[in-house]
Order: sequence, then C-alpha cells, then structure tokens
Amino acid sequence: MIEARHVTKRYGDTVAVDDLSFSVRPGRVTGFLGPNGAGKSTTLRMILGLTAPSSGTVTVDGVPFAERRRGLRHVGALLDAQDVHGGRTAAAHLSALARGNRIPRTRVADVLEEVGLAKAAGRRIGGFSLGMRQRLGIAAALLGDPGVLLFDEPLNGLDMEGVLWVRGLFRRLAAEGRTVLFSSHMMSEIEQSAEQVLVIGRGRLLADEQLADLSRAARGGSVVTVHAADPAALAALLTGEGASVRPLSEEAVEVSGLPARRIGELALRHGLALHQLTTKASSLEDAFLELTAGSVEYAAGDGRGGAL
Ligand SMILES: Nc1ncnc2c1ncn2[C@@H]1O[C@H](COP(=O)(O)OP(=O)(O)OP(=O)(O)O)[C@@H](O)[C@H]1O
Repeated sequence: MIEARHVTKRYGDTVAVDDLSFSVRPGRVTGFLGPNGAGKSTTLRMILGLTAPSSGTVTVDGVPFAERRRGLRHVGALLDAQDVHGGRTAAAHLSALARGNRIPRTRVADVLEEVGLAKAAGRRIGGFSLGMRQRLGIAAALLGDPGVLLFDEPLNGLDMEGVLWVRGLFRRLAAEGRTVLFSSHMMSEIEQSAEQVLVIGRGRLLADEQLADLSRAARGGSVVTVHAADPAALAALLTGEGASVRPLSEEAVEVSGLPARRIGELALRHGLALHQLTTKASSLEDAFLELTAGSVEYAAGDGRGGAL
C-alpha cells in the first residue's frame, strides 16, 4: 500500500505537486495519468524517497521508503530507462544491483529471461534500443521480487508486442497481490492496462476512480448520431424523454442524454425506422481532457500550457 498525505513539492516558485493525497492498493493495476508537467515523475520520486516533499508525507506499507534498507526487495521501480551505465553488460548491471541489495545472483538470469533479454545478457547496454532499455529497467524493478512496483512511462519506446507483454505482466503482478502503479500521459494506455486511475493536473488530484466508473460517467456524457426515416418525429419523441437533440442533416440528428440502446428501443416502440446509430468513440479520452482542462483553468495566467 502506498499512501500520500497532503504532499506538496515546490521548486522555487513552481509548485510541482500541490497538496496531493491518495492511496494505491495492492492486487490491482493503478494508472497515474496526467498531462506533461503534471507532477507524475516528482510524485514517483517522492514515493521512492529520491526527492523530499516540501510538506506532507509519503509512505510505503506505513514507512517512508528512504528508511528501508535493501529497498529493492520491497519496492521495484523503473524511472528512467536511459539512466544506466552504457559500458556495462545487461547481466553486469543487474548483478551489481543484486549485490547491493543482497539479492541472490540467480535472480539475474531469471529476470532477464522474464523480460525477454536472456540472449542479450552479455551485450553492452550502450548498444541497446530504447525498447530493450525499457525491458532492462523492468528487469531491474523485478529483481528483488518486491511487493510494490512503480513504473514511469513504461510503455515509451516499446513496439506493439512489447506493449502487450507489459500489459500482461502488470496484470499478473497485480493478480499475485502486488501493488502496481504506472504513469502515462495517454488515457488510451491507461484504459488498456489499469483498473484504478489517479488523474493529476498541475500537481493536484483531479480524480481517483475505478476505470469502470470513469468509463460509465464518460458514456453518460456521450453523444449518439442517429440516421432515421423521420428525424423530426424521432426528435420530438426523444426530447419528450429528456434528451437534447440537434439536427445534423435531413436524415440525421445528434442526441445527448440517452444511450444508443435506449434510443433504439424507444424508436421501435413508436414504430420509427432507424437506419444507423453511432455512439461517439473515445469518450474516456474526452473525460480526461475535460478533467485536465479544468486544472489548466485553475492555474491560468502563469503562461504554461496544460495541453497533452
Ligand atoms: N528538479 C526540478 N527542478 C525544478 N523544477 C522541476 C524539477 N523537477 C520537476 N520540476 C517541475 O515540476 C513540474 C512537474 O514535473 P514532473 O516531471 O513531475 O511532471 P510529469 O507529470 O512527470 O511530466 P512528464 O509527463 O512531462 O514527464 C514541472 O513544471 C517541472 O518543470
């Protein structure tokens, strides 16, 4: 369990993290979502004790992480895949980490196999692609068989096969009862991989919800385009049911406030022929943009954009 309580981090005049409180529970994958500069990396660094909060507390299983000896056995993390010694081989890099944390050497071969780098064990990291470095970073996080895992933008640089592999790995780690937290600035990545989502913007918590709830809320706000034989009659019917209806053409209307299924059922009951029903896609992305747009408004006037 990771717990942040009223955590604030200031860099001079910049408030990178602003009174943030949340809990990340074991047994499920939690996505940490926010636009560039929202404060995700700073928060992850504070969880790991690499950056001290200006105020507030962050604990892992009740204890500030910096107070734990042999930390890798408790928390595994991938922060920056590029931050490795290029002259070392993959195996030497992991062996050094294992030594420093009193982790059995046999784990090195195990984790290299796990991330698909067994054949590259003896190659220098300097020649690794970004995707290979991400895999090596994930191997380092897994090395101590920790109960808590943190990943900063773990899907960067991975090809489709790599992305699918990471998703499967996260699900398995969570199913084993571990706490898994990963950051991304893309709702689409979170949507495919996480069950719980923490959304931050400008260092503030904007949402802490199960993805299914966020999805339901977003769907409630979705828009359905309906092509019908008699759009005027359909508009009158749906307006009477509380929907907002906007004509699009002679054949089509745009409906908000009712899901496609209900529109279809109402039309059937009143003998109105429908030719097409289309719910506007990527409504979760819209929900995210709406949430973070509010955070930009909150901090308007300092000249920094909040766009993705
Ligand atoms: N060491 C530092 N010194 C000064 N400002 C910093 C430092 N680290 C982060 N910041 C500032 O804090 C804010 C949050 O940055 P952070 O890197 O945590 O965001 P992020 O959500 O991880 O963004 P990204 O997705 O771009 O990595 C930014 O305005 C950033 O410029």
